Parts: sequence; structure tokens; C-alpha cells
Amino acid sequence: MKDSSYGAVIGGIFLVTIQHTELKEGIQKAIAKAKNLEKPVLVSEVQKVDQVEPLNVFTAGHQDYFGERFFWKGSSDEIFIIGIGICEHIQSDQVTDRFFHVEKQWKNVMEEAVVLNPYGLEGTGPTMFGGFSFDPLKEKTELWSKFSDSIFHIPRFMYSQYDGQSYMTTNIVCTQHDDESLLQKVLNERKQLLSCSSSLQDSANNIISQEEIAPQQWKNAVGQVVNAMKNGDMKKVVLARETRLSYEKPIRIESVLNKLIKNQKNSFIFAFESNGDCFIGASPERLVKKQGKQLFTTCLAGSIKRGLTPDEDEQLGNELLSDQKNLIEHQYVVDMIKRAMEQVSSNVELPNGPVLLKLRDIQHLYTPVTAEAGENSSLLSLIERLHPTPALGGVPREKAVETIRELEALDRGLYGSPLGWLDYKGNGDFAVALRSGLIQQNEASIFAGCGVVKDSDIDSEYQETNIKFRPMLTALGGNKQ
Ligand SMILES: C=C(O[C@H]1C=CC=C(C(=O)O)[C@@H]1O)C(=O)O
Ligand SMILES: [Mg+2]
Repeated sequence: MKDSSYGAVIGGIFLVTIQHTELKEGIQKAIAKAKNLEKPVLVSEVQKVDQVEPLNVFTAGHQDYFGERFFWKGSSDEIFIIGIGICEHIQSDQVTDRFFHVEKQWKNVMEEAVVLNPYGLEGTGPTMFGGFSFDPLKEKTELWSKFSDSIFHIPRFMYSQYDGQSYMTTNIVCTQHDDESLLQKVLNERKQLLSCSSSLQDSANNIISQEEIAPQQWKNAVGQVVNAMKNGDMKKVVLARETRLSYEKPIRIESVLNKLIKNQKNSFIFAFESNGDCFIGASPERLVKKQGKQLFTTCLAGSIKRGLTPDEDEQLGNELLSDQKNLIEHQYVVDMIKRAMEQVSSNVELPNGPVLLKLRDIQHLYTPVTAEAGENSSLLSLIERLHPTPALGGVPREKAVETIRELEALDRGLYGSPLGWLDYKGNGDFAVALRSGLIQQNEASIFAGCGVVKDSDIDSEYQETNIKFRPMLTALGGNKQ
């Protein structure tokens, strides 16, 4: 067969002329390997492509891959990763050692993989994305039935935009029973995807109801925790709650993403689809990023609203910077992260005190941390060590997580969890999945929590969660308090 090439468009933009000589050879090699080893072998091919609007790629996947897509934007727009379709699932409901199990499965796939990646940039080639639920021991509800406790996907197609360059990765699992016809099948799928429309009609979708779930019960829980702190050794517990919205028609994930991208600067924007449901959000908080040996993590805790005028905003910021309750709430996070990083990495560096991180709806106390990874520190092992930080769990960690498990009415699922991506070179980035919600056709559940310490005032904490609902409420067109 003579090699051919073709051009393709996404939303009227000429995307790329893709040749597939190497892919053909890669598939042949992988099939031979699969026969030899009697197990499936992954082929991953990377092509440089013209830059397109990342959201257009996600939208182009709507028709054939709805429920199997991933969207990721780095917090400073440095990287976009869009996954379309699922080539391989890496998941487990294992409670103990779940990070280790995911790492083992990932290594198992990568061990024999045939990688055709002349660029070798992070976030290109074999990459998995997904996350770990907040607490695998929490009693399950229907809400998160479409997601397992540890859930990662290797996409069929992946568009990555990094450092002003764009790449298209194609992943194929070859088995011992496959033959060369697999190439044509994949090329057809790719051609079909690239020719799909990237604009969807966005017609009005009215809200039928918006309900805060058990606000009084949540306030009681905050009161109970504050009392327990006055008499015991518990120092901080983060308590979260849910608001549920329902709509006339299915919610357009593309349109929610579009609004999050436009409104929520300095945030990780993500959407992770599984079995038709979508976990989506705009989190300002990084759990940990690994780039070569360099590690980046952040302490984010302590909050105040934005001002209506620049003067008021500055005044509120200064108030936050000197507020003892918020400084203590923040310091618990700094102490824990510093200690955890010092155990497994070197050159741990952080400023002496927090600065302000101003987002559209809220301002936070923020301390960035950098370090150099130790020999055996994989990204997943770092996530295991850090999750949950006291920005979502509390101090002491075990006791706080138990308290959340007992007192919180909410099934957190992936809210507050490590969510992100990991490539075959060990690079990756995970956010703490806050300011987020779960979209299930016509319904959305959104989540917000706050750090309760012994000086917490129940009504102020309640107001703080209302502010934290705003990013998702704005994107969903809901009513804000
Ligand atoms: C738990 C949330 O925020 C955390 C992150 C930043 C500030 C927080 C706070 O001030 O309470 C929380 O610890 C949330 O947004 O749902
Ligand atoms: Mg707070």
C-alpha cells in the first residue's frame, strides 16, 4: 500500500497534513511484539500540528466521543491538553495502596510501549489523565457511580499545546489478534474527528431549580467541630457542602468550559468525562507538578471576598494578610507541605510569609513551594504523600479525614481530590480539584468547603462557601448569594 497523507480541518481551521509512514511501522512492530509477549502493546505516535483553539478540539469530540473526553488548561495558560476517546482505562477500587496500584498498571502499559515521539516534550506521547477520589473509605452514594476511586484514561487522540507549539498524539493498543487493517481503522477515526464541527449551537437552557443541600446540617457540623477543637487536639477540619441545580435540557459542557476559561484566570480549568458524567471546574490550587526533577506545589488557604472598588479590594486584601484566624488556617497547610516535601526532596524553598492570590470572586493567602525531587520520588508517590493537605483535609490529618467522613453529608467523590495528568517521562501536573461540580445531563452538583479552626464563626464560614460556589454558579448561569 502506498503511503498517503491528508489535510484536515477543525472548525474551519486547517489543522495539519498528517503522514502515517511511521505509524504504520509502529503498528507492525507492536503487533509483532504483542504476538511474542502474548499481551497488548501500546503504540503512541506524535505529530506536530498547526495551532487551533483548544476548546474547538474538545467540541469536535462531542459527536463521537461524548462521555470520553478530557480538557486541561494549566493555571498560567502554559499548557493545554485535550484528550478525545479512551484507548486504555487505568482504574481500581482498591482502597489501600491505590497510588501504588495505579503506578504499577501505568508502568505495565509503558514497559513495552512503542513510542514515536521525535519532540519528547512534556504532555505529548503516552499520557494518562484522571484522579483519585477524596476519600475511598467514605460511604458511596449514587452521585459518583460513574467514577471509580482511582480513575485514569489514556486517550485515543490527544491535542497538546505547550510553549506555543501544538502536537497531536494518537494512541493505539495492538493485540496479538490484530493485523495491518488496524492502521486504516485508526486513520479513518482520526480523519472523522478532525472533520467534525467545532461549533455547537448554544440555545437557552433554563434553570428549573437550585437548592442548597442541608445548609443547617452543615452549619451544625461546623459548630460541632469548633466545640471539639476547644476541648481536644484537633486543629483544623475542612467541611464542604453541595448545591444542586437542575435544568430544562442537558447542560452543554462546552459552554460551561468556555465560561470558566473566560472568567477564571490563574486557574487550572478541567473537565473529565466518565461514562457520560462530567467532573468540571476551575481550581486555583496546585497539588504538585513535576517537570524533570523540579517540583512545584502550593499552599492555598485563608480567604476573603473581593472588593467592589480597587480601594476596598486592597483594604480587604490587607485585612486578610493580617488576620490571625486566616493566617493560622494557612500556616497549617504550609507546615504540613514543607514537612512532607523535606522528607522526599531537597532544596525545598518557600517565602517567609504568604502573598495574596486574587481571583475573580475571591482572594486567598498563597505560598508557593519549589523543591528538587529525590531519586525515587515519582509524581504519584508525591501525590500520595501530600493528599489531602490541610487545605482540604485538616490537622491532624487522620483525625480530620475521619471527622469529615462522619460529619459531612456530602459524598465528595473527586471534589477536593488530586486531578491531573502524567506523561510517560514522569512529568505531570495535578490540581486540588476545587471550585468544581459534577454535571449529569440536566443536573449539576457543585461543591464548596472551608477550613474550620477553633476561632471560626459559623456564619462567616457559611458566607465563605457561598463565595466559593460563585465560579461554578457563574459558569452555570445560577443565582449567586
Ligand atoms: C475547600 C475549598 O477551598 C480551600 C482552598 C482555599 C481556601 C480555603 C479556605 O480559606 O477555607 C480552603 O481551604 C473550596 O474552595 O471548596
Ligand atoms: Mg477559609
